[in-house]
Amino acid sequence: MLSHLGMSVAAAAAMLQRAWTFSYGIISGLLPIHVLMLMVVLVAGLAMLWRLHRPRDVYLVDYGCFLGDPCYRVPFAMALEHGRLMTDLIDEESLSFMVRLHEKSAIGEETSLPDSFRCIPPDSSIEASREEAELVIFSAVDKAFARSQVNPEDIDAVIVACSFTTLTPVFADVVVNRYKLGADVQSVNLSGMGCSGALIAVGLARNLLRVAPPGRHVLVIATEILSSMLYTGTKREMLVPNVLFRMGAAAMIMTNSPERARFRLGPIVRTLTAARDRDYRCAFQEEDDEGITGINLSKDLPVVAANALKGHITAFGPAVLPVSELLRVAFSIVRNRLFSAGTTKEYRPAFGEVFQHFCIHPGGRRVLYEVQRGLGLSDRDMEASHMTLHRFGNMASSSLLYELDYIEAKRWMKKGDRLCMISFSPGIDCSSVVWECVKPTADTDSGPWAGCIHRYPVQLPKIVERA
Ligand SMILES: CC(C)(COP(=O)(O)OP(=O)(O)OC[C@H]1O[C@@H](n2cnc3c(N)ncnc32)[C@H](O)[C@@H]1OP(=O)(O)O)[C@@H](O)C(=O)NCCC(=O)NCCSC(=O)CC(=O)O
Repeated sequence: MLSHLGMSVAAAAAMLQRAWTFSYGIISGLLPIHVLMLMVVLVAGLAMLWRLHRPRDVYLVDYGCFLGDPCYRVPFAMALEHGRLMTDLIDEESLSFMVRLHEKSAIGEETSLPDSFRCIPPDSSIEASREEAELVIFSAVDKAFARSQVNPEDIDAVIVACSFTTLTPVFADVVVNRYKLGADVQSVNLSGMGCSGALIAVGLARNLLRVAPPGRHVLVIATEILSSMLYTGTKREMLVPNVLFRMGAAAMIMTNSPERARFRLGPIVRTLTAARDRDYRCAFQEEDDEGITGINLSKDLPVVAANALKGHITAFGPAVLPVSELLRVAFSIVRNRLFSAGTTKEYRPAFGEVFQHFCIHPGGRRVLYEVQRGLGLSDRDMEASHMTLHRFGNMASSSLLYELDYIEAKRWMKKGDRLCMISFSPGIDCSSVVWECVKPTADTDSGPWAGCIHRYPVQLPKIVERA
């Protein structure tokens, strides 16, 4: 038995030695030029494999925003008169509370509301919601197609983010029907995702495009349909959305081919603090004591959102900050914990130096105020957010694209600039998306700011620190 094994080992060793002598003979016979050619072929093959298997870059070709005709405007005096005519629906105390809120909100005189709000009583029917959705969505999508020069037949997937109103067929299918998209189009409707809906949809589009063959397009639409959202009860926290939310929609065309693209998509980071009860309940859809449905926006939402943002930054920072800045943060944390028992202020990363532009969700003035403090941003960094809130109101997740258009209408966006979008929604969900400008726009005449950018920025009263 042992002798058999010994023979097998000896035979294998002999074969290996012969194979080695043979390959050594070939290798040693190669000229340097052959070795070089072999290496070139090897490297080219590896590069091709890497290109085939790496996730594709994703781009924004262009975007479009709904702009309400003057007939949709709600100047303050008109809203007040309208409220007074509905005494059986809105009592005097609630009305005067909303007037006080409006005065503090820094929302201007040109924001838009749907026609259904002009009826007495307001029309909250399905038909009214569908009419509003078709008005704002089709207008935004038409503009996105016109600006991007992409045709409806080029669209491979449609994603619609609309939080509080969902109809059947869903809005994504309404878009497929309107633009007669092919039967193989993928349609997705995101509801209940709040004001982060647009950025969550961008993340979903990225995931689809990364693995799709080149030249694919995803149409992303963000809106909030208000017709059925008017709260007619008396609970203060639930009256706040009546004052802040306005009509709007934005559409983006994303692709995985760089031709014609205007922005390259960078890191996307999403964090959710719904496990904390205070965060989970601070924006809550519910019925009041009389059974009237609305969204309860807790008074401490701005502070809760700012705290959630702190945690978010811990996840977002490493994805976007340079190593030098990360080292500074790490050093400050260690110094604080080890040497000063948490008494000194931790170093706040200089986000204003990493990004040239910011679009922060304009949830309300106080939300913006807390975010500015938390991130240490300048007034100029916050300008697009404040001015969007003033000119258009809180249009849920579509607001971010109005802010981008503000930056572009001001001609601030330059090739290579980095833009950071941050939004919040009930949960609390914090989402951040980074874009790098590939090609600044040549067209500043077709966006929502075209007719009024010369009047902005406007002066806003300072926000008073709460006790
Ligand atoms: C509403 C505001 C513009 C008001 O401005 P100020 O805070 O400067 O004014 P202020 O403190 O004097 O408040 C004015 C009056 O309103 C009352 N008040 C303020 N906020 C309240 C609230 N949430 N619930 C009940 N009352 C409230 C104050 O007590 C005061 O009452 P009195 O006059 O009796 O003393 C601001 O507070 C704000 O921006 N809040 C954040 C709004 C918010 O939650 N946005 C997120 C939307 S949800 C979103 O965007 C994301 C999503 O849906 O996904």
